[in-house]
Amino acid sequence: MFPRPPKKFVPKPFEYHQEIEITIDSLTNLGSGVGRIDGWVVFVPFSLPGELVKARVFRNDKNCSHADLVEILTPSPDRIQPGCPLFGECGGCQYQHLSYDKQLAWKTRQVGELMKHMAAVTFPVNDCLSSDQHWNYRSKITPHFEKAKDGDLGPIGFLAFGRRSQLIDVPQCPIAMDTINRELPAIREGLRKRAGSFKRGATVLLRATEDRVETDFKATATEHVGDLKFQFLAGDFFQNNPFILPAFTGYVAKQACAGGAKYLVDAYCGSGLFSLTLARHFQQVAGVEVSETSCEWARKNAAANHITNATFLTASAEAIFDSISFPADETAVVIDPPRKGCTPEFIDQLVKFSPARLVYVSCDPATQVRDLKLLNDGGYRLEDVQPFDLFPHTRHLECVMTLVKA
Ligand SMILES: C[S@@+](CC[C@H](N)C(=O)[O-])C[C@H]1O[C@@H](n2cnc3c(N)ncnc32)[C@H](O)[C@@H]1O
Repeated sequence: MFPRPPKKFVPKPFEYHQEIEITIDSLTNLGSGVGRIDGWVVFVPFSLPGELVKARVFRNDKNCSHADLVEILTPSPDRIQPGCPLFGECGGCQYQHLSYDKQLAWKTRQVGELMKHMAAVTFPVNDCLSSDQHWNYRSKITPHFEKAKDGDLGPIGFLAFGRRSQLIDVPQCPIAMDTINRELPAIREGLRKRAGSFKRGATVLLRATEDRVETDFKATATEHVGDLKFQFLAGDFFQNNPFILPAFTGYVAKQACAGGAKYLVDAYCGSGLFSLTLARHFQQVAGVEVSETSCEWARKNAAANHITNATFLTASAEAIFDSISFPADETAVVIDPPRKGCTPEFIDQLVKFSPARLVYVSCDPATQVRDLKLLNDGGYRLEDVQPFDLFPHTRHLECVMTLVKA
């Protein structure tokens, strides 16, 4: 007998809470295991490719079902003990049960599959490059809490796995830097003591800066990349894994310079990470960034690092090429937009300007591949695809695509 299903449950092809045995053959880009029964797709989070598992169905959609993992009948040889006691409950990390080498292999494969399925492009993807440090790498975490109930703040942590609003309590986070974990208990304790003073829930910032932790969104944070020093507002964007940044920026520099371009446009430049780490390879660099504070810091960072060939414009990247006087055939453009990718307007003006090379850096390969299609249509062809593991143990990856004018 199955329990009574929720009202909207569709009872086909499986009953509510029906237990099935299924062989997992792949991982989705959300990090869930996926298998098929008579061709019907079933998603089973926390299962791994190659495993035979028992799973309990809780939803049937139009062309797939979703099930909870009940038992691993045949484990994958790549399954390992997760490094965090909250694995499975916390929505933060999806791959802690998979050996690190295999995490990299799946990330590489996922980029290739996205290109094939979304853009009909078959192109060899270089092996995803690992982070020097796999644990304690994150320089920033932002736990949340809800408004106190009866003087009690409840969990201070991250979204629970599979939930849109429910939080779980996170006393320590093994992917956050040691400095952050050292300060976290006292910061949590301080919040609990002030529980009554919060009119609503909030997000807390813990940003490692040199050897301490900054919690004020408006304070200045510092990060070193190679021989350069970057400062920025603690609450503004900065790449969160400093251990991979020298290799990452070094690769972007190599790709941007490869065609002999003399000029660089850094679109979505933040506080100047690429502009300033690449400036020594170019005659002139122009960065554009919509955040006034980030752009202001990019200017100050150029001055503090004695870089005199970089200018920064506070503007939306959608209008950048009106103000660029570099010769297009000697210009490389680094593009590093937020997760949502570029707008069609940005790509239109980019294609019209017609720079020699594009180095497109993205933290969401799905929107990057969507944009790749438009860039292909605009006359650019892929030259290199290089994923970087900026976020070990999570489903997230950073991908750099180099394109040249065909
Ligand atoms: C992924 S971050 C990259 C920042 C920088 N390249 C780095 O690595 O530190 C994206 C940046 O784009 C900026 N941004 C978002 N929308 C923008 C737009 N329409 N025009 C220009 N910048 C934008 C954000 O403020 C953020 O700093």
